Amino acid sequence: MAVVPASLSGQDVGSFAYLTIKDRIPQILTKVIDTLHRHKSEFFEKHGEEGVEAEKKAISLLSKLRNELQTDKPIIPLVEKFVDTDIWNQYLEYQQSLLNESDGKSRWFYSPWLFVECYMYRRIHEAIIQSPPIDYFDVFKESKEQNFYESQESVIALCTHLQQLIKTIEDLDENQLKDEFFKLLQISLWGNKCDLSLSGGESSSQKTDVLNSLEDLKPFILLNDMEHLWSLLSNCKKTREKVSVTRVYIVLDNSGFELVTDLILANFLLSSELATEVHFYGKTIPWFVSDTTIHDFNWLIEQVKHGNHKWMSKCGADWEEYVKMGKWVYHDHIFWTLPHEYCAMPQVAPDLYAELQKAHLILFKGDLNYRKLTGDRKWEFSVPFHQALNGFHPAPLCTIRTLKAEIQVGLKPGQGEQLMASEPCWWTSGKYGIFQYDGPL
Ligand SMILES: O=P(O)(O)OC[C@H]1O[C@](O)(CO)[C@@H](O)[C@@H]1O
Ligand SMILES: [Mn+2]
Repeated sequence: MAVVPASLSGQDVGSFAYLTIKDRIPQILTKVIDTLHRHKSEFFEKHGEEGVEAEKKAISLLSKLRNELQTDKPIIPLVEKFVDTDIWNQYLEYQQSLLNESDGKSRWFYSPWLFVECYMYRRIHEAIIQSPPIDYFDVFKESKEQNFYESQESVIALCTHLQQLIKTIEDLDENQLKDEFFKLLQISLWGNKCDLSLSGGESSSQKTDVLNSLEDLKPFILLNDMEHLWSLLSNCKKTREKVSVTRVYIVLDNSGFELVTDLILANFLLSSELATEVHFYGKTIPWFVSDTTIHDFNWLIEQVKHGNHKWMSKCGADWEEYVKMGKWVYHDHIFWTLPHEYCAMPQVAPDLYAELQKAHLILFKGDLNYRKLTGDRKWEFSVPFHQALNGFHPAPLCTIRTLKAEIQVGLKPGQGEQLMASEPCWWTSGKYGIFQYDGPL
């Protein structure tokens, strides 16, 4: 196996990983506990005393988790029986086997950041499923919904833009169609600024007019492989008679405003015939605060459909129709909420890898997907993306991500160092974005 660099970890005092484990994660846990408290009367109304007891149990499990984290206790196995419990516990053992110092126990600050951060969200889920009858409760639902409501104006602007565009789409020449494609790709990129995990669960909605900001934001796109996406999909369209279908897969990230931007893009892909099917991959359990589950996906389409605006509701109705007709297909798979880097997918989830191989193009949205694609490792800035993928090449793929973790590959020699000198937070603030492609050119 190729030599890969060490993982990012909370061991590096002062690093973004360290600060996330030390400050942001406990803050998120405190918010989760508070959310449960605030729903106490709702649990009582629904389930009587049993609901209140369940709320107390979940809170005590979560308080214990917060204490383990803050005192850097060993990472303990999961106890309840869920579909992925065994895989998680095997992974815990594997992480322990990598340790050669101390007492051989994985700890929060001494283990790979990707592993412990995923583990934290999995433990939140464990606390909830151990507390029936409130074991259905999504502790992040409220904030995801709030993010959507607060972005209303931008949602209306995007839906109106899309519907006007569709009206004249057949009159557009190649270059005009390409320009429109690029615009919607960029909107989907900047939609990724709105995740709720970076802001510690605080509101991070879209309030400015993103459509009119695209030109101003262009200098912040560090890597721009949009042309490759256009060549690939427009070629598929031209040769369609032979191939008959073009499948674009979108590995989703956040619900709320970001999901709207992804659905607008997916709608455009169908309307422009750049794709004939769009497949979406979401999370099976609440994840990294704002990530999309099937409930969020359905809820959002329903909200858009019932939106108080002509073009917004038209979008929602069309989206519902695409789902019914199978032009849009939503999938979930436990692999997306495991701690593994994506190069492990062929071994850990061969069925999913085989599915991804059917794509003509896979779009990976967001920062966490980038971390998993590159293994969340300390790669040099100029290492080629293909190399950092470490053998993960199911189909042509592109990552669409704003930078929120200390990892970036594929830069020009000296580019990363220069940014580092002028703007130390360049790779964690969400201010910069990338379209990074891997596949045949
Ligand atoms: O929603 P995204 O873009 O995957 O971002 C998730 C965020 O969570 C983090 O892991 C921090 O907690 C960062 O990597 C990133 O800011
Ligand atoms: Mn996310």
